Amino acid sequence: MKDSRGTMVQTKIRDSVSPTILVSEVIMVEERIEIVDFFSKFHTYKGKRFFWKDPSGKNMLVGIGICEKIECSSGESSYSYVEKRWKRLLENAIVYNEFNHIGIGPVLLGGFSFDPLKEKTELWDGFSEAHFYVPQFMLSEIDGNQFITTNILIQSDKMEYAKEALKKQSFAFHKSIKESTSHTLPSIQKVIEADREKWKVTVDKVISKLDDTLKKVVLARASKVNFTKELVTESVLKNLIQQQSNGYIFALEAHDKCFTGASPERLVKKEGDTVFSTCLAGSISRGNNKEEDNALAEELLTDSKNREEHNYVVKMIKNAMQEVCTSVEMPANPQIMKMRDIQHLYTPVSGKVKETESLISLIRLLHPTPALGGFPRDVALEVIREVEGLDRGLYGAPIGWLDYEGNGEFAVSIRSGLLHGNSATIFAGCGIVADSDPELEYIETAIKFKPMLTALGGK
Ligand SMILES: C=C(O[C@@H]1C=C(C(=O)O)C=C[C@H]1O)C(=O)O
Ligand SMILES: [Mg+2]
Repeated sequence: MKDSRGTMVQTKIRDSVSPTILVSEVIMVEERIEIVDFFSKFHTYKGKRFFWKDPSGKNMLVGIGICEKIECSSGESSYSYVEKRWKRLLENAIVYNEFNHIGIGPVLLGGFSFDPLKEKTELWDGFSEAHFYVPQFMLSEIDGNQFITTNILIQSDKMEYAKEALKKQSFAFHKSIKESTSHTLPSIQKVIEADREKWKVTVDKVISKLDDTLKKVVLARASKVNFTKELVTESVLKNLIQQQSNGYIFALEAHDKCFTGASPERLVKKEGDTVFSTCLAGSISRGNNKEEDNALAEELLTDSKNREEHNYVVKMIKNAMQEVCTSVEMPANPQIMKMRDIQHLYTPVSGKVKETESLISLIRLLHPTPALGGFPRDVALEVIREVEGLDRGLYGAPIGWLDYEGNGEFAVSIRSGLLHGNSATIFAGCGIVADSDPELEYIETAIKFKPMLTALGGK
């Protein structure tokens, strides 16, 4: 692979399973494009769109169409499979990119499932354990600059037509821009929640399993929201962006479904050799006014049950980061992260990572943290598999992007839901520790439904 930065240099084409080569071209956008509008204009590509906005708004990506899929359905090996396929695709790739930014050129978009070993239901049909692709077109807004990347696959013996093929594809892409129609959300017909008492019995069951070894298990539940008409991704996306301005806003479409949400939680970000992660666990509601809100934050900071939930996450992430970094920085005590509907205990982590690590190897190392799995990880996952009775699919799992130079970011896909036809399945979980009270955990998950429920037009 060669980043041409203006001049094209083709590396030796190795024996490869695929006789095709990825060719990618980046151009700068002169006239500013409204990012969600761009997503909406490609409604004919429904099922093949991706949206990403980080909390700072400095990195936004919209992927349209599928140039090359990297999908894997065989559980545990999915990380190495994606890594291997991505490396192979890039080995011979030709990239015309004269700009020095992350998130442009060939970028892999998608996510992993929460637990490849959990039994599947039809809920997530259409999504793979590792569900990734290189888009045909991508709009990137990085630090206020906008770029369009066009990606094509071309046969190795037809390389002289590469530029022409790029032009053709770019033309087709401009032709398929449709007027973005204004979509209003359909009305909610019904919200179907899992039985409250039954769920609380499961919480009790989990508590009874906690002991000297097993300290924390994260238990989730789902609600189904039925609508009078079909849901359109962009209308939900617009609400999420407006209402959850400091969240990771994501949408990953597959066939007639869309997994979307507004997460407060970073799993890992990598820029060069600098990596960032987040310990996020421990929750309390927002107050009705500033004083009440601050009093609640103070209560959260000093509450032993929430501090315990949080500390398992800190312990695990700190250990993991120390394993792969030459230096790790994190404050000694948690801070407060305020989202629209909830506040959390939050400890940011950063470090300088060893050269041997890739973003995918870091994801594999960190996921699931005790914020979504439990502590220790493997025992907690076994308990979740046994008692939860929920197909988490991509919920609570890594979702994000990875560019051809190894930079990228993955969030933990919480505060999310799966849109499908006239309904949405929304997810929320909470950390169960020995001091947990089932009723309070139920209320906590109800608060965590709010971001999606509000974006869906509910309360
Ligand atoms: C599991 C979720 O959230 C996680 C659990 C938290 C908790 O129990 O306090 C807080 C933040 C998240 O790490 C969710 O929102 O679904
Ligand atoms: Mg909690």
